[in-house]
Amino acid sequence: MFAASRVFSTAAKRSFSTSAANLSKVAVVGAAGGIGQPLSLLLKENPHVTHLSLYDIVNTPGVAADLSHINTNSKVTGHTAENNGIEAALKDAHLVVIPAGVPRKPGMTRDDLFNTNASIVRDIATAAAKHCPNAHFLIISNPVNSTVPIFAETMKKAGVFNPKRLYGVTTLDVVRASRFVSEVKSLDPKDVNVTVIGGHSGVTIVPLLSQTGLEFTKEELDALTHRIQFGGDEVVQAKNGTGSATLSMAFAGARFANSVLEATVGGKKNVVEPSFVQSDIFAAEGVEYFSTNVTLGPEGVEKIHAVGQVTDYEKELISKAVPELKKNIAKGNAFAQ
Ligand SMILES: NC(=O)c1ccc[n+]([C@@H]2O[C@H](COP(=O)([O-])OP(=O)(O)OC[C@H]3O[C@@H](n4cnc5c(N)ncnc54)[C@H](O)[C@@H]3O)[C@@H](O)[C@H]2O)c1
Ligand SMILES: O=C(O)C[C@H](O)C(=O)O
Repeated sequence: MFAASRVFSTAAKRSFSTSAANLSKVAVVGAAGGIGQPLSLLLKENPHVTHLSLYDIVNTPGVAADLSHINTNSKVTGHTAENNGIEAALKDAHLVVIPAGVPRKPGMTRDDLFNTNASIVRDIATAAAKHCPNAHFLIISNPVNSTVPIFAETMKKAGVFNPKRLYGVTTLDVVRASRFVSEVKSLDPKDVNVTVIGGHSGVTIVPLLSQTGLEFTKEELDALTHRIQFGGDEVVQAKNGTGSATLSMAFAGARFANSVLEATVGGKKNVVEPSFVQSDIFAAEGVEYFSTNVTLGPEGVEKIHAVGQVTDYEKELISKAVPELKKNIAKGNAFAQ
């Protein structure tokens, strides 16, 4: 009996220390917000996370105390701007998720958030360049088409930009696309994968419905394309001035963070997710960042997938997305200079 329990405890210890070696510190910046709280909850359940580090300019101690009672293996710490809390929050982070900044109200575009969120993202990038330059950075703050270039330019100025580790989070667009198509076709969403390329706002969101292998009428194509491009507005309208998507975004953000963790510390191969990353795909048109599926590996972005075969309908959508993206990216770059 005694011997058996010793064997059990050694085996348990061994398997604990093996997985412990793979675990990592994950920081959430904007952790007390509408996205930050449910996202942090989902990350508290992630077995790859050893230390969940929560940073916000307000209310983080309460959120951290609350989450710290959940009996999963990670430690939780909460940090505010007081005493330069961002340093402790970011130091040695393996992955940093950033949902900091203001959300839309009805009638606003994501670009209308630029004036407030651009400086928030720039300041977070400045701190990140100093305290955790080698981390993987997941940018949720809108307008993503501009905040990713701002983050990149700020890291470049500090001499620490790694394009393989900067990701604009566009996962919500594929999550929505899968759900909306499955509703129209009466399918289980888990069997419906929709490739969405471009950026994360209005016409820059380009669903490639032809690549699903499903047949659509012209009416279905028009309606689905519009719904996928403007799905965010449905939530903004329904929330009626109190914010934008938070719960579905937390779900999407946790999925993307988990994919990066699985590829970078979990040893999983062939992890594919869409992301808005530095990309050559439309570089000839002056578009430096573009979202397509990417394969994630131990160092971050390992391979950027080609757009693949597209229909004339989709070519037309891409032709509208590219100039808008170019403008959004240039605006972000100019701000960071
Ligand atoms: N990428 C996407 O698909 C996607 C989806 C939904 C929302 N968003 C964007 O995410 C952002 C956050 O949305 P939300 O609904 O959580 O907003 P929210 O207002 O509920 O929360 C934002 C949090 O950021 C914090 N914050 C502000 N300045 C900060 C700073 N300098 N450092 C740290 N934290 C700071 C605030 O205190 C707040 O707690 C918005 O810009 C929104 O448009 C993006
Ligand atoms: O619509 C918004 O402003 C938030 C987010 O970008 C979304 O797609 O839901």
